[in-house]
Amino acid sequence: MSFTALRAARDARHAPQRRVASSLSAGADEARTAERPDTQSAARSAPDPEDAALFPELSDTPLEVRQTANHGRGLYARQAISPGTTLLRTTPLSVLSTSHLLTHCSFCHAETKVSRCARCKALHYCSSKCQNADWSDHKPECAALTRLRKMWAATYPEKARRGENGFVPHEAIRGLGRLCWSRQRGKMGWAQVARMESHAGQSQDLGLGNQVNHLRHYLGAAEGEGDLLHPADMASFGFNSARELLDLASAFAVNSFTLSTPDLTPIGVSTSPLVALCNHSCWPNAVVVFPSGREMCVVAIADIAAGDEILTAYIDVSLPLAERQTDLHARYGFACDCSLCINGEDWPDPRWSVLHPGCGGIAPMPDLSLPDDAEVLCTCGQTFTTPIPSLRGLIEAGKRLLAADEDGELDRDAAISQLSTLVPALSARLPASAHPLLPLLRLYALQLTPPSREQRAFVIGLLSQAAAGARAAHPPNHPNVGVILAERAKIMAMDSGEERVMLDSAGLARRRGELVAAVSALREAAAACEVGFGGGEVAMSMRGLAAECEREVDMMR
Ligand SMILES: C[S@@+](CC[C@H](N)C(=O)[O-])C[C@H]1O[C@@H](n2cnc3c(N)ncnc32)[C@H](O)[C@@H]1O
Repeated sequence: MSFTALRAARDARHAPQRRVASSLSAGADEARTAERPDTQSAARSAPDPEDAALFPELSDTPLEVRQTANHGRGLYARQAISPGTTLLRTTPLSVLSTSHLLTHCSFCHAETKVSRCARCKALHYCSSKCQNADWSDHKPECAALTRLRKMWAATYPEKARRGENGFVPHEAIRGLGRLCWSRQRGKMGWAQVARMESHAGQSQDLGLGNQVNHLRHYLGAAEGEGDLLHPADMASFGFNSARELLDLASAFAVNSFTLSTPDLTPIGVSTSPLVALCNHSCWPNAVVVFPSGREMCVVAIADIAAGDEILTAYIDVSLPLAERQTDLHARYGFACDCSLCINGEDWPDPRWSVLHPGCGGIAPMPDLSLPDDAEVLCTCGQTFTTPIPSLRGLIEAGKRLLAADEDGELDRDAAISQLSTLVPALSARLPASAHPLLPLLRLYALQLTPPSREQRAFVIGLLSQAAAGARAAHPPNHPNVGVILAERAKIMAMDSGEERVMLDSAGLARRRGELVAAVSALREAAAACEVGFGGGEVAMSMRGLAAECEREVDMMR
């Protein structure tokens, strides 16, 4: 799980120890040394019959649950598995983030023309078929949202008239609400949910306490209450105390995933007790993706031997060590000891290193808190000077821009103007794989998309640089690389807007050359996505576009 972007959950601060949620049970990169992703196969124990009974769906897969040496339960391969194999498929409980509720169908998650639910005016659907399919899950939620909307509209009549949705609770609260209502209806396999790991009680966590109060308010609204859900009513959900809700909120944060589109755009949050059995590595052998919409899949991205543990990444693995550790500790309460993390920061980690302009090699990032320039040692054996204060300023400015983008606060024109100086300046100092240059390259390209004829080559160049950087910062076959290759290939295939009949023979030859290059880029992207996603929509659309471009080339003969 990249497990990204649950702001409320990310804000939650957990202590480093773990415990199992007993109270819920009431109810190659070139520079890298490791050759294969982490496996931890030596640590496994025998399969647990109780867990096997809890997850009967595993019997149709090459996987089984075992206790790990020190990471709780984990999923293990029962046979050898090759990259691109889909190990698990499941339809999880998913909710869209509030900013995507107006643009995406709340059932199939497609970004398309949608109509709002006439009652709550919060959720939108692309068809009555999707709305009907979602109704049993939406019904209690609809009652809660309708009540919250009316209360909100009484205070903010102007905003309500403008159709704003400020009354809609955060996606984590809506996800928890759906879990509770589904338990109330006896629909959910609660035994699986009850076994999900919780970290509640390990620290004075105000974030979790606030979440529980929001949840009680939300559940209460569906019952027609204007205030917190009364303790007596909590029993109808199977909860005997607010503490049990706290455990559930923690378990949801620890065991949820970023819901993403088939091209990895984050759009919400999902939870699946089955997929959540996977433990974490920053150098994973599998990924969690949504290749075709609602279905969540775990896909192998490496050769996995029988007996190996299936490890996915809970965070963005292209982040430098310190940021990965901070994210993992804040959200999941553990210090990662995977092969990438134990390498430390001394080796020239492509995610956090400086570029040697002399030879194109890299050196470990110097301490950016130093007041003056520093000498660093390149992989080529030479030392060179890095201008610390100016590099620090550039990196900080880049991170601020990325944070503004994540918060949806980016002004496109201002961003393009800033990126036009920041990206070249950082490119002169950092390899494309380094943070924050890698995400900035992509951000810059996306801000310029669709590019004008004049910008086309420049944007293709940015994405080529980003693809090379992403390859160095991710394990082989990672879908992030496939998605960047797909973005680049689509621009290469884009119609130049020129009328073919108007082109002279040199123009025709140039257009033909562009299309031939596009076909090979589309094929490369399709192959990368077929492995990284185990198939899916992006791979299919790349194949389709490649066929179209080939037909156009044929017509130009
Ligand atoms: C989604 S659960 C994974 C399944 C969990 N092991 C179980 O028994 O249910 C996430 C939790 O597992 C533990 N965990 C996962 N990967 C780990 C790792 N690499 N190192 C230490 N703990 C890990 C942490 O406690 C984390 O909060």
